[in-house]
Amino acid sequence: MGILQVQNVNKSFGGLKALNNVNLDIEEGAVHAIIGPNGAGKSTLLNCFVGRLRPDTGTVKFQGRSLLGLSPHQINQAGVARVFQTPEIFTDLSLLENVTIPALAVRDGAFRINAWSRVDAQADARAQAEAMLESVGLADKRNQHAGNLSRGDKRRLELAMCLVQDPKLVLLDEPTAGMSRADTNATIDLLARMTEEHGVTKIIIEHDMHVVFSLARRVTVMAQGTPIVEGTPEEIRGDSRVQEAYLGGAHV
Ligand SMILES: Nc1ncnc2c1ncn2[C@@H]1O[C@H](COP(=O)(O)OP(=O)(O)OP(=O)(O)O)[C@@H](O)[C@H]1O
Repeated sequence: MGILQVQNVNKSFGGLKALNNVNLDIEEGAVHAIIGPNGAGKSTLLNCFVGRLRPDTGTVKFQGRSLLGLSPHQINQAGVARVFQTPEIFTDLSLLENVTIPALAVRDGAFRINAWSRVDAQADARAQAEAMLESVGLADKRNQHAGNLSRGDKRRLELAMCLVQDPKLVLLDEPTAGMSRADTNATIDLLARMTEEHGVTKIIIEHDMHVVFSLARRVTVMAQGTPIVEGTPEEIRGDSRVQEAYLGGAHV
């Protein structure tokens, strides 16, 4: 049984069927990419995993427990963390403060800014945050304001904020969107290292095939709200249905 099981999920927006009978089983420890042309339903599916959207029908189970009806916070608390397309960081705070807050909040049972009042009293959360900043290569910038970071570094910071919560499943929504090639490659290296060191299950939504083929061991291709092919990167690379889905778009 996979760590995340999606069965017969449907979601419509008015007359538009954004998800059409989606079935998916994510193996524990996997790095699983979900790819597909624009509008295929990838973000909608991810939003159903984190409680931002509720499927019209079907089930989403994490470690055998239904996520439907849980709030985004409860899902986060259960061990599912999401790294957003646009980093969600506290721009006025230092990097160390940014990572200390989720380290504290995950134990307090709430991701709340008022956790901040206890920061000084929580030396171990700070130590955890220091170690995580070291791990993502930002230790030397720990006292800088997060708002001044480059895009690539903001991403690293958000990853650190995510991983310090010790999640069991990380959802990465286009982790390299808008990055330079150098930053993209640095992020690939970082994610690959995170997989080795933390072994946490990852689902990556990504348009950049270089990123997909560098990281994912398993790929699901979606088109028009439905997974059309699933396999190893090598298997999907040569699949004619995938080429067809991308007709006029990216080449796989
Ligand atoms: N809140 C919404 N209201 C109405 N339609 C929506 C909403 N969210 C998504 N859609 C539509 O649902 C379909 C699937 O969108 P979704 O964003 O999930 O695709 P995607 O595969 O993530 O695309 P992209 O790669 O461009 O981000 C699209 O046709 C989109 O316009």
